[in-house]
Amino acid sequence: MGLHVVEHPLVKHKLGLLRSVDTPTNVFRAISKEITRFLMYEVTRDFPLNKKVEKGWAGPVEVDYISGKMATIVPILRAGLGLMEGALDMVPGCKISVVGLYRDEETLEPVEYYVKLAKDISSRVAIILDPMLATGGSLIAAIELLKRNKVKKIYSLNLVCAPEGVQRVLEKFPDVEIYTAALDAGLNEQGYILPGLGDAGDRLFGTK
Ligand SMILES: O=P(O)(O)OC[C@H]1O[C@H](OP(=O)(O)OP(=O)(O)O)[C@H](O)[C@@H]1O
Ligand SMILES: O=c1cc[nH]c(=O)[nH]1
Ligand SMILES: [Mg+2]
Repeated sequence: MGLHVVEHPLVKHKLGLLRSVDTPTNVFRAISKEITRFLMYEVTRDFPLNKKVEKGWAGPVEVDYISGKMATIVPILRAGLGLMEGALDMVPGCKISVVGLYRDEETLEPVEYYVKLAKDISSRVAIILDPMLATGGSLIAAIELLKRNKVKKIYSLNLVCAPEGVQRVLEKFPDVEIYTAALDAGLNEQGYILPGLGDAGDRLFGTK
C-alpha cells in the first residue's frame, strides 16, 4: 500500500492547531502526542491476532490476543522523541530503539550520531517515529539501518510528509508503510515542508 493518509476529522482538526504559528510549545507537544495516538491506531491495524481461552465470569470465553513479539518503536532524535509517549500509550509493551540523526543544514543530508537498537530487533517489526518527512533523507537512513539489522517489517509514522520525500522513500523501499496526518504541497528551497509545521524539533523542544 505504501502511503496511508489518515483522513479523520479529529486528526485534521488537531493538525490545524499544530499549523498555527501561535500554538505554544506545551500545546504543540500535547497535540503531537494526541495525533500520534490516532496514527498508531492505524499503523497497528495489521498486527496479527491469535485466539486463546480465558476464564470468564460465565465460564470459558474465547478472546483475541496480539501474537508474536511486540514491535519496537524507533524515535529519530531529536524531534521523534515528541511522538514517543503517544506511541507508547497505544503499545506500552514496545521496546524502544533510538536513532540519532540530524539533517545537515547546507547539504540536507542526514548525519548519524547515535544508535541504540533493541537487542532482538530482527524478530520484531519497527515503527519509526518522526514528525517530519521532508526530502526523505533521514527516513531512508533509518530504514537502511533497520534493514541492515534484519527488522521483519518497517512502518513510518510521520505527522506531515512532503510528496518529494514520500516518492523517494517508496521508490527505494516499496515494502515500507508510511502513515501520516497530511501529504503537504512540497518543499521550499531550504528543504522545509510547505505549508508544514516549521521546524518541528524546535517547536517541540522550545529551542527557537
Ligand atoms: O526528510 P529530511 O529532509 O531528512 O528531513 C526530516 C528530518 O529533519 C528533522 O530533523 P532535524 O534534522 O531538524 O533534527 P532535530 O530532530 O534534531 O531537530 C525532522 O525531524 C526529520 O528527522
Ligand atoms: O519542514 C521541515 C523539514 C525538516 N524538518 C522540520 O522540522 N521541518
Ligand atoms: Mg529540527
